[in-house]
Amino acid sequence: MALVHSNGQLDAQVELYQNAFAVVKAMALKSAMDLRIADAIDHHGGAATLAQVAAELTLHPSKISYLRRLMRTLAVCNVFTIQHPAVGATDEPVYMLTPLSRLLVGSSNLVPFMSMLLHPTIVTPFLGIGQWFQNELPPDQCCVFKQTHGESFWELTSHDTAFDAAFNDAMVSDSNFIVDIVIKEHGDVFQGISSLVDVAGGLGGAAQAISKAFPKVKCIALDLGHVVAKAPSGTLVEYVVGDMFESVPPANAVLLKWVLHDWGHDECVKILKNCRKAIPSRDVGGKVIIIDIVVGADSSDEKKRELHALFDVCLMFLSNGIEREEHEWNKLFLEAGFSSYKIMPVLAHLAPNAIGEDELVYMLTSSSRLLVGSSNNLVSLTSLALLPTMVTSFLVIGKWFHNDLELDQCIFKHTHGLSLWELIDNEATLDTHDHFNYGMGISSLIDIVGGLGAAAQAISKVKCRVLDLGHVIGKAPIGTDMEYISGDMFDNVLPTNVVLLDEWADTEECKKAITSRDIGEKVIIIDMVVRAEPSDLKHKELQALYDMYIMLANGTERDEQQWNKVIFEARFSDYKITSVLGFRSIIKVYP
Ligand SMILES: C[S@@+](CC[C@H](N)C(=O)[O-])C[C@H]1O[C@@H](n2cnc3c(N)ncnc32)[C@H](O)[C@@H]1O
Repeated sequence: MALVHSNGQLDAQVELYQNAFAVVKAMALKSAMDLRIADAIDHHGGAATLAQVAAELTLHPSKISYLRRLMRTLAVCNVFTIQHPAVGATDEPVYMLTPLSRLLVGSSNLVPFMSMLLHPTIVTPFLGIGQWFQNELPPDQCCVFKQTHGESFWELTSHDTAFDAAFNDAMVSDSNFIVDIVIKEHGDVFQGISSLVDVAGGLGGAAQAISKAFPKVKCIALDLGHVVAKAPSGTLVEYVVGDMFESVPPANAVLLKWVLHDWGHDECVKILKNCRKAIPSRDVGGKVIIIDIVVGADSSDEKKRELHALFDVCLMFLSNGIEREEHEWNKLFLEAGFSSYKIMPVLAHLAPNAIGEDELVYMLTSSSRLLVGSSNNLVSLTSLALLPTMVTSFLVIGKWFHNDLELDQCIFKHTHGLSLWELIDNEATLDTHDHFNYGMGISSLIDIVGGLGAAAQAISKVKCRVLDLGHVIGKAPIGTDMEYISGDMFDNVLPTNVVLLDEWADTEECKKAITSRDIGEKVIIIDMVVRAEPSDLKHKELQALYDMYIMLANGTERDEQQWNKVIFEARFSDYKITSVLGFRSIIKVYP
């Protein structure tokens, strides 16, 4: 019974970590785009060895082993696939493009759009969400983006030329991709139109694609002055400076692609009213074409459901925008004076969902249950993965790969000028310090509920000493049976029967602390043993993501071969691995 309970908890913990490490997944993708790994593989005909990728990327040779680890993470996340050589063959593994990474190569690739989603200006506001929720919403309904940057998204794009260029290019890449599909699958929507105005059309990516496919349609792109000033010349599209809240130039049809989701209800009604004034009646072909998300559409597709929710929350934090369900769209259209509408399932299928918010009941899942309770909850440990100090390090990985490792050591030091341990030791960074130490302490939950109840009881009867650096021991709780010793594991580990090594630790000095297997002396390591092909995909993903995370501080997750090397080099005689802790294992090491 106890085992069933703990297995459930360990599975829930894997799921919890997977959610926290979604940020690592996103940052691995960002690194692949910054380094242009997909292009490097594409140049080799869609399949390349690590050496070929590295040569193509002109990485510093000291970073090659890190590239291998990044590639493993990307393969687990389905960005690339790895083709391993046949057993016994001496060939190198080959990395290949997947349907996903094929979208990152070629002339109309999605790199500008994906890079915008992971741009530091977009990512950093997410780190302040908790604080934003606690404060009163200011009268100007300032969103998290404005709280972080001191100005709204559109205010920032109006003067930050580099960010504005990145944003406009991102929108063009999305338009090239999706409007092409709209034209192929629903081209009839543009039939019979003689003129079209792409309202808030940016650099006119959509208008250009439409005018190419339908040369008889006169296409106009309307946007703010600073955007139109950068519009390309020599196209069939006419660019017009204007404000959609004031007026929209007359045309047969109006296109609103990914515009209305940026605005609240009243603003959308205003924009739609101006669009309505710009078009003729329905009898002569007047219409507004909206390309946007309908939340709840195809709710049986879990991936789309998740993506709709993520887009909505992203807009909420970035621009006070909203992704709408069909009934919300309906309300907008009626208030703006339109007579009817039709939804075409290009990006999502229609599935009306009219449940009011107050009827929904939110419940804990097995993984969120690990975040509640006064003791032994995993909040600190999970927060550790998402600490701003960690996330900001990920934002510079692309650049780090090109430098000499000797010069800036690990990614963390490259970003913060201090190693993780030096930063934790720094009194000024209490947040990191507390999360780290409290989070590490709480990992003992696993020992207690992990089917090892008897062992945990035994531990409480055993004389236990804790060795750590002075600044950590300085914060140790008082009134426990534990003896806390300040020391450096690289200098000396005190003689004892059993040494318990949790994550982040090393084995060197431990051998000296214990001497004889006959009297039960051993080192117990609680850590990850990376398995080449774990049967469970979730474990496989988590192992790779954890390895990438720990790479920030120059750590590494080891497979059994690497553990074997460390253990025998420290002159232990034997070891035994027991995989009982979800994604982690117990390794008993004997003198
Ligand atoms: C999310 S982008 C969409 C661009 C384009 N429709 C697309 O999908 O590629 C929103 C656009 O709205 C424009 N915009 C913001 N406020 C505007 C206004 N008051 N009048 C006209 N355009 C505006 C921005 O400059 C930006 O180009």
